[in-house]
Amino acid sequence: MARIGVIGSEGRMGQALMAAITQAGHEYVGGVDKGGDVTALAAQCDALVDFSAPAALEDNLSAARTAGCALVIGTTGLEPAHHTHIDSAARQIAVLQTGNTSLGVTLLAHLVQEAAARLGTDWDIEIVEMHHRMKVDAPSGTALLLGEAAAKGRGVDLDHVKDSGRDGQTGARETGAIGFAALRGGTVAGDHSVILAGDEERITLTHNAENRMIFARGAVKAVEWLIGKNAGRYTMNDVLSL
Ligand SMILES: NC(=O)C1=CN([C@@H]2O[C@H](COP(=O)(O)OP(=O)(O)OC[C@H]3O[C@@H](n4cnc5c(N)ncnc54)[C@H](OP(=O)(O)O)[C@@H]3O)[C@@H](O)[C@H]2O)C=CC1
Ligand SMILES: O=C(O)C1=N[C@H](C(=O)O)C[C@H](O)C1
Repeated sequence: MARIGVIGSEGRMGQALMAAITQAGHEYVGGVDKGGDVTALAAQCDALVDFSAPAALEDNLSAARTAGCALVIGTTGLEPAHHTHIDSAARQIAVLQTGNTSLGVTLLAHLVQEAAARLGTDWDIEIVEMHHRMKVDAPSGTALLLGEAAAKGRGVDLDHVKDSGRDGQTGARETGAIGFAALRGGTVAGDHSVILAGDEERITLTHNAENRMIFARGAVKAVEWLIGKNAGRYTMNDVLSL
């Protein structure tokens, strides 16, 4: 049984996590939200799980470091500076960061990498996602994760080929671009499709999240895997041995 604390505990994911932690037989130590004392929470935990906001990340890393506890980061909308902070903390503690904790998306990313590696740049790659009306970041962390997987399969840097938010006189599509489109509405928990569009044929790889408990259960699996690991930065691929 692990002692687990949740950052962003009053939020949609925080509530799902509370249920998933207790269902899996672990101790839900407590939670913090904006203005809460994450250092005091970390001191009582084996692991913290962060589904809050990018602005909270530095404090969360610092609290986990001070307490020497493991940290799973599911918060999306992270900028390059956040990743630098994660890399730095991962020299002292075990940190797992991912845009999607579901096992299905983790496997999907693997399939996308494989497809992108085998099909040339005459197959255009487009990533379409839809989320609930309250989501604040775009493209989603998952769309970016899938884009990274496609770019890795092609042996290129996503930053060099990313084409996000087309509007107006865009000109023709660049060969090798990886395109993103984000839809928002209703209560959609998270739909992602990676479309590989060739000449006169198309492959679509899709994941539909029917309920955010899939992310919560995946995050608990990540915690179970992470506790006791050496300091370092890990992903869901490590959890699934992919
Ligand atoms: N990796 C994954 O698998 C998944 C990732 N996510 C990501 O998780 C994050 C949260 O999503 P969701 O639960 O839907 O969002 P919500 O807005 O429902 O919840 C966010 C929670 O975080 C709290 N919060 C905001 N700022 C801080 C802060 N500085 N310190 C501590 N807590 C803070 C909020 O508190 P308050 O209301 O007081 O501001 C709120 O309780 C998003 O980035 C989302 O994209 C979501 C699902 C799956
Ligand atoms: O905000 C959400 O809800 C979700 N966020 C993650 C993302 O940005 O990809 C994961 C999931 O799709 C739900």
